[in-house]
This record gives sequence, C-alpha cells and structure tokens, in this order.
Amino acid sequence: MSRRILLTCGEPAGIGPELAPLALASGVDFVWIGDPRHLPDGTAFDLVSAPTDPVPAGRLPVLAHDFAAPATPGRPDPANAAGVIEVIARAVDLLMRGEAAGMTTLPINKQALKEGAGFAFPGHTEYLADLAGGAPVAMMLASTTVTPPCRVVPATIHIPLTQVPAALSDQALEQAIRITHAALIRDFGLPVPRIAVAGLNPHAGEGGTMGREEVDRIRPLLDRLRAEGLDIAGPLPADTMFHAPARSRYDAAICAYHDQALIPIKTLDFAGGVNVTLGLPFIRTSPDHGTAFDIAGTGRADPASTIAALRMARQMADQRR
Ligand SMILES: NC(=O)C1=CN([C@@H]2O[C@H](COP(=O)(O)OP(=O)(O)OC[C@H]3O[C@@H](n4cnc5c(N)ncnc54)[C@H](O)[C@@H]3O)[C@@H](O)[C@H]2O)C=CC1
Ligand SMILES: NCC(=O)COP(=O)(O)O
Repeated sequence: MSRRILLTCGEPAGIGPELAPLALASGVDFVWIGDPRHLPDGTAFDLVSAPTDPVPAGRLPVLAHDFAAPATPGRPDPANAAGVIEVIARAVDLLMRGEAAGMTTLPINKQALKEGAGFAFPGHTEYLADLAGGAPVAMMLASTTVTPPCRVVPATIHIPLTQVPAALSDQALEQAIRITHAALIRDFGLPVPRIAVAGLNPHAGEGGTMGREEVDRIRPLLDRLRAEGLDIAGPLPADTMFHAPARSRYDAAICAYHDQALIPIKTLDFAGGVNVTLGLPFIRTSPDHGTAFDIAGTGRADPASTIAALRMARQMADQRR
C-alpha cells in the first residue's frame, strides 16, 4: 500500500469537520487527524494508531487528536486553538519521518488562532516553512477544472497593500520565480516551464508614466533571469493576462500581491482551486477557500476543492516517486 495523505482538521468550528467524510468521494487514500467529537453526527469512522493502518472501504480513517472542547459550528472556541496548531505540527512530524506521502490542510481561522493561542504566523504557509526549518516557500493557487489552467503565485502574501511596493523586492520576486520554476518541473511534470510576471502598477507602469517599479526593478531582474535561459514573459499588465488566450502562453503567473493573484483563480475556479505550498521538503495542498463560518454545520459545504486538493497531493507524490 502506498503511503497515505494526511488531512488536517483545521478550525473545528468551520466547515472542515463536515468536509472530511465528504472527501472520501475523492478516491484518495487519506487519514484525517483531529478530534472525532468534532465530526458530524453519524460519521462512519475508524480510529487508527498509525497513518498506515488499514480501515474498511467507505469509512473515514481517524488519527485521534484530543482537543480541549467540543465544537460549535460558526463559533470558534479559543480553547481549541492550540489543538488546531498541534495537529498541523503533528502532520509535519509524520511527514518528516516518512510515514505519509503528503498533507492536505483544511482551513484555519488565523484570527482565532492568534487570539486563542498566540499563533504568530499569517497562515499555514509561513507556519509550515518555519516547521521545515525556515525553508524559502511560495504560495501557488492552481485551478483543476479550467483550460488552459490558471496557476498563480503571489510574490508577497498576507501583508497590508501599503507595504507591497517595498516588500516586492528583487529578492522576493526572484525567490518566487525560482521556487515556481523548480516546482513546475518537479511536481507538475513540465520540463521547460513558461512563467509570466505581472507588473505592480496599472498597465505595468506604461513606460514609467504610471509607476516606475517595472522600469527600475522588475524588468532588469527579468532580463537577468532570461539571460540565464528561463522562459519568462513580463512584466505584463495584470488586467489582460488571465483570460484564456493569455493563459495559454504560460504555465504559471507570478503576481505582485495577494489579490492580484487570488481574484482570477477564485473567479475562474472557486470550486476546483487548490492551494499548494511550493518549496517545502514535503507536499502540502489545501482547498482554496476558508472556514466559511456562515454555512458551517448547515450541510451546504461543497467538498470539490478539498477533493481536488487531495487528488493534487496524490498526483504530486506520484510525480516525485
Ligand atoms: N488555507 C486556509 O486555512 C485558509 C483560511 N482562510 C480563513 O478563512 C476565514 C474566512 O475567510 P473568508 O474570506 O470569509 O473566505 P471563505 O472562503 O471562508 O468564505 C467565503 C464565502 O465562500 C463560501 N464558501 C467557502 N467555502 C465554501 C465551500 N466549500 N462550499 C460552499 N461555500 C463555501 C462561504 O460560505 C462564504 O460565503 C478567514 O479566517 C481566513 O483567514 C481563508 C482562506 C484559506
Ligand atoms: N488567502 C489564501 C490563504 O489565506 C491561504 O493561507 P495558508 O493558510 O494556506 O497560508
């Protein structure tokens, strides 16, 4: 039997617990890590003591993790924040010991973790990088149901918009490009990746008349990388690089900031979008949505993105073998 994917529970008051049993429809062999008390009533599950323990088909394998409190849909309990963080760390520990093939994370509520347990990271991405010893990482959001695919990587992530121009340094942009380039080869099976880089300003600065970042910093960096042989287009005006004919010309787009990247992917493929952390020594995927407190516990949560995330983790693991 090939090693399983670990599915971390995420915020117990969100839609994560109801997505776990629905994700069995993925056909991917995974084990959920969380507190069985948080699963919807009637969930057919079996406790396992190791990620490889077999369970009968159609039943959810559960690696139990004790939380301080039961969960109330839509109302995160600060007492459970530590458990959410521990489950992520436990999955990484299992991965580092080679006991699983990859991890798919169900959504966390960053505010609840900060207030309940002093969580010092903006999200999984930065926490996983820290757990991996400070690995340089990049966040990719990848579509699974649109053609040509939409793959976006924000070079700056969870920071206020006012801080973006300074944070979009040569180093940050080059790191995002190089990590993406390597991951497209290693994990997506694209031997000669084509990368497009978005400008920061409207019309990519229009020759310096609407901002000079493109002329002064971005274009010289891209010219240097092109001279190395990388296939890079840009800096491109962001408003005209996400329609289908434009996407057919590249494999991934490097964007200047969070919303420039995430608005196109979530508009094109909200249900099938997958978040992938590139650059880690292990595989991590995630649905592209959040905790959806407004519908938690109502039975309206769509498992499509979680299913796509599990399948992508499996494909990446197989690709690496
Ligand atoms: N990887 C992660 O852990 C992520 C966590 N978040 C966190 O989630 C929290 C809530 O974020 P929001 O911006 O409100 O986004 P959200 O994705 O939780 O919700 C946005 C809207 O989409 C709906 N929605 C989301 N997922 C759905 C699903 N599977 N099926 C049906 N409807 C769905 C929600 O009901 C809501 O109306 C925040 O704390 C945010 O930081 C957000 C994105 C990723
Ligand atoms: N907006 C994307 C997002 O919040 C994902 O964060 P992460 O938890 O995957 O780092």
